[in-house]
Amino acid sequence: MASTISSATHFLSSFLPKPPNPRSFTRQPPYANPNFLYFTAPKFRPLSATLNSSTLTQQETEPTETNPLTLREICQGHVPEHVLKRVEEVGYVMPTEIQRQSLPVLFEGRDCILHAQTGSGKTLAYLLLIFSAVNPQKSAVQALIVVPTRELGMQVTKVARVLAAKPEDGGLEQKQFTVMALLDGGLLRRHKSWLKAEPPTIVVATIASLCRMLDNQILKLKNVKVLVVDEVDFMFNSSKQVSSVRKLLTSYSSCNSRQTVFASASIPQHNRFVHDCKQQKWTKNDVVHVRVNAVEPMPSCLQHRYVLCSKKQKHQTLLSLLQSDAPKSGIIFVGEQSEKSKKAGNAPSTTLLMDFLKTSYQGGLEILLLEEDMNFNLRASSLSELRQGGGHLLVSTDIAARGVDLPETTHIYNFELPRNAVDYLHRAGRTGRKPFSDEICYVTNIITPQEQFVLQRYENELMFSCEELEL
Ligand SMILES: Nc1ncnc2c1ncn2[C@@H]1O[C@H](COP(=O)(O)OP(=O)(O)OP(=O)(O)O)[C@@H](O)[C@H]1O
Repeated sequence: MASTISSATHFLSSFLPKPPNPRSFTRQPPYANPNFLYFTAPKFRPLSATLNSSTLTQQETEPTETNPLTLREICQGHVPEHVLKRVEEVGYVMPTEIQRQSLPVLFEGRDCILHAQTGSGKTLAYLLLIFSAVNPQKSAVQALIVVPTRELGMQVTKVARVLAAKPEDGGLEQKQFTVMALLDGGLLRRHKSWLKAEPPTIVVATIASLCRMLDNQILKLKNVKVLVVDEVDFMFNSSKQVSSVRKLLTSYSSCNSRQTVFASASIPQHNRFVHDCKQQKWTKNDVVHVRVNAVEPMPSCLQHRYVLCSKKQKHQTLLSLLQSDAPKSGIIFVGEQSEKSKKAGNAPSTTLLMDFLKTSYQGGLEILLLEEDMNFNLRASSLSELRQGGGHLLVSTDIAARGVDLPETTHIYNFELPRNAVDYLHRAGRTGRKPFSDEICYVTNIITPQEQFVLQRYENELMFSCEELEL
């Protein structure tokens, strides 16, 4: 690979976080170390830096004019006709920027890191690659998509099945792509018999359920051609999941026998991550970091605001906001209950907030709850109600912050601030999820004066500005 670094980029790249000197690694490279704090956004960002070097290929450009090629034209010859018909029936005609930039590279068979804003269509990008690479006539698991939560897994499975379904004009004679959801809380017994009888083409899995099937030799990866890890930074930062993810990438299968795709809207210290991908053999050495909108980590259609109040006034402040905003549909985020609060026998913020809204909120939206402590069936019914369309107010912890796609959401309320800037980015990204739409969507933070400096830190790290809202 020609190593050409333009002088301007060379100057700017001196502000980028440097990939660490491999010799400086302790036992574990930083990225794989869940305790390693590395979201330290550089002070300067390259206006548009394209680094081509023998060790790093990074496409980092600002979005250009929408390429006149349609999705069909980009995918022609790669994706089966019946899937292309379904893509158009669903309404996907023009590619989003990440799809436009990544699909040609993905169809070449290159390992890719899809790094683009929330709501930018990364899911469709990797699903189109999968449909181009697997053979439904072959009775074997050929593609694996790993996700961090059951909710995201159900969503990706649904999109895959919609695209794999028979087109409305029929004409699908050959065997169809089959998609299995292997998710926490599922009945693995049923999956076991399915895998034995008629292995699905595509498996969408949470890492714990997947590893159980792999450890028991019920699922084998020898025919897997494409391995996708969605919300990849979250998986590597989760102390519960990182070792299983590393084992999946290096022991259960090898980067040389598959095409590896990572996706996320946030890849902190991305140069270090790309370096670790190669050094740790999570991907091949010629992995391509396809990055769109490097300068704007969040969609420009988001309008960020904050309201100052005391802790005691937060409920009433939220109620006033709901009355004045009259959101079409909204998500109210609260923090997870701390162990200390649980031990003290306190009710979690979600319960207190649900009780308050049920007695005080007079608007027309139905109020739903989503949090880890709920059983899987209750979680699933909350999400399926949300997907019925119409307006809702969802009270949720960060379980709904990663990847969940509810395009009707117009307002996000941080009743309690997220723990860090990455979580802020993903919570905010639950709105503004209609590509090509210019509808303004709102992210409102209800904070005490003592929390103002935290919000300012997030503004600096994510380069956005937050206007004070006087109620
Ligand atoms: N080419 C397209 N044209 C129109 N809409 C699209 C297109 N591709 C995806 N979408 C829609 O955009 C929305 C966001 O897509 P998706 O959930 O894949 O985003 P994402 O990049 O994975 O977001 P996140 O980072 O939050 O997971 C979805 O509602 C999807 O249906």
